[in-house]
Amino acid sequence: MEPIIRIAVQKSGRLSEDSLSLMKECGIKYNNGGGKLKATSTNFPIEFLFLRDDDIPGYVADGVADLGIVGENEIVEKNKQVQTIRKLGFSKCRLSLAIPKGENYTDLSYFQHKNIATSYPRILGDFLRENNINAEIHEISGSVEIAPSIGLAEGICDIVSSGSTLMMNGLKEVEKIFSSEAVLISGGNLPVEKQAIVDKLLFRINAVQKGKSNKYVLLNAPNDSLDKIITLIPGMKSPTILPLAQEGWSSVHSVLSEDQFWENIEELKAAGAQGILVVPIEKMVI
Ligand SMILES: Nc1ncnc2c1ncn2[C@@H]1O[C@H](COP(=O)(O)OP(=O)(O)OP(=O)(O)O)[C@@H](O)[C@H]1O
Ligand SMILES: O=P(O)(O)OC[C@H]1O[C@H](OP(=O)(O)OP(=O)(O)O)[C@H](O)[C@@H]1O
Ligand SMILES: [Mg+2]
Repeated sequence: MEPIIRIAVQKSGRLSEDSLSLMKECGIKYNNGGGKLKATSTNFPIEFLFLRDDDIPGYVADGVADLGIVGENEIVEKNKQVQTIRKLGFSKCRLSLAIPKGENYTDLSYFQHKNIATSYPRILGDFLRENNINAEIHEISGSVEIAPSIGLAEGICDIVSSGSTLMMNGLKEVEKIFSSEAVLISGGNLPVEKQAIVDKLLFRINAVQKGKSNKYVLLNAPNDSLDKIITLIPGMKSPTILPLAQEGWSSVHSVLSEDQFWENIEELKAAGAQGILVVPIEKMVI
């Protein structure tokens, strides 16, 4: 039987769409009709398991799945033996302490002997212990932001991204205790044939991630400013320079990170660059 790897992804929620988009960008196709909880790729040796995100670290640690895509918050909370093999840059959020907005907050001692509702008792418990705060942790599995308004707890510890859920529930963020993003995890110690498939997948993920963080830049420049422009957009090896139909002008093509582009834009213009186009890159292999 041909070797195949299994990857656990969230069935539906904040991680699902970006996890599956990443697979698609890696050229991996699959059919998932009828809400099936398992799907096999039609063009890559990988099987998808669609699960609750809470269960993903455990499935990977136990070897039921070879890989998983999950938030760092769940890995630390579940305390399973898994390795993070790639940060994926999506589902960025933080775990924060929040209290009713009318309350006067000074420092962490506010939480001394208070009740705090959370779905993350381990991360919160560790944080409170490290800071010598003796508080009561009230574990609930969702809709944590409701807790203070119904008298279940005086504060909460939950995921915050834009802060709008806190605001809508009359709460304010007072301490950030953990930062998280989606990561690719493995249980380690894979047989060589499976590791070879994982390496192939990682190669594709690298190409996708590099493509996303870089841009293809095209501009027109007078020939006497080319030396300066080449130093500003040196590219992977060196820029491509093509003559324009108009005498004394060239088209310069190069690759650079988006940050670098914004930093150098004024200097490029000052050096005489015109008609600057910035184009997304789908994949990039160095
Ligand atoms: N508002 C947000 N913005 C960005 N990332 C988030 C946000 N909320 C959650 N996340 C991240 O996405 C993960 C999944 O969040 P989601 O709300 O879908 O979890 P869930 O309701 O526990 O899902 P499941 O039904 O799979 O258990 C979280 O563990 C966290 O890492
Ligand atoms: O700061 P914000 O941008 O408002 O995001 C934070 C909210 O997002 C998550 O819930 P989600 O909307 O995924 O719903 P859930 O409770 O069903 O997980 C999280 O549990 C917070 O409630
Ligand atoms: Mg969950």
